[in-house]
Amino acid sequence: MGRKFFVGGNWKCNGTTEEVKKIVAILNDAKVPSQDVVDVVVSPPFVFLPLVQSLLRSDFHVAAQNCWVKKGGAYTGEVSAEMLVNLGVTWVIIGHSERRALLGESNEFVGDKVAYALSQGLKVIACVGETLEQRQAGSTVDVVAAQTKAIAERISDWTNVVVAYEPVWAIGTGKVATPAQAQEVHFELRKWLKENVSAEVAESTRIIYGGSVNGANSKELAGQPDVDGFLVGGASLKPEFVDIINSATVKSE
Ligand SMILES: O=C(CO)COP(=O)(O)O
Repeated sequence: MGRKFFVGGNWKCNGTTEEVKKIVAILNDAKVPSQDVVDVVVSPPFVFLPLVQSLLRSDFHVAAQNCWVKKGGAYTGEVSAEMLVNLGVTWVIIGHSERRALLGESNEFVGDKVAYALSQGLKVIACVGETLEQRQAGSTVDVVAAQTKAIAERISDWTNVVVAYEPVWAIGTGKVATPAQAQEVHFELRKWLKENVSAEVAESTRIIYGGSVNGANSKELAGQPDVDGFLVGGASLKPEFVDIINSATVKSE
């Protein structure tokens, strides 16, 4: 069985109530392939989760952009996995490079978060990716392997995990990885999963690409055999997100 295409929209720390209503209205009107063909998940900031849940079409799903590493309690400013479950949120993005870089989230901390979120029943979009310096030093594969290893050491069931490969140098820069560059790292990640987890997990786990994906480049990227979808930042707040969702059809052409 093939891997179902996955398109996530990471809204990051953007939006007002009015803007959220506008983008949801666009999504609700969009003509896209059915849920059997593509998983669509949008990730608003925490404060807009209930609003988006109340307005968004039922074939699209909602993700939080982060959650706390363990059971809630005296952790001022944090939101726990249990709270997300209580709200009916099904997905969470964990280990985004902005959190790794700006908030100091280590590989181990990210791995612990992934494990805890899964244990509470959330599905996880786990982000990995190298910086420009790491790429230039030739350590891209080592970096993403170490990030993936810290997750693999802490979980046994990959059914509810999507891995997002997001090269830091491509995020928000307009500098997209070439289809060949994306394919190469996705292939290496899948190989790592095969050698270190299992052939089944390698074959079934979706590895999606993130970093300056837009309506003009998504089809070509989607054409790569190991690219199973996208995690979209800036363009997920625009009508072209619909075109990116529709690049799912490339897989069946
Ligand atoms: O970080 C990203 C998605 O999580 C990618 O952001 P951009 O699409 O804005 O480059």
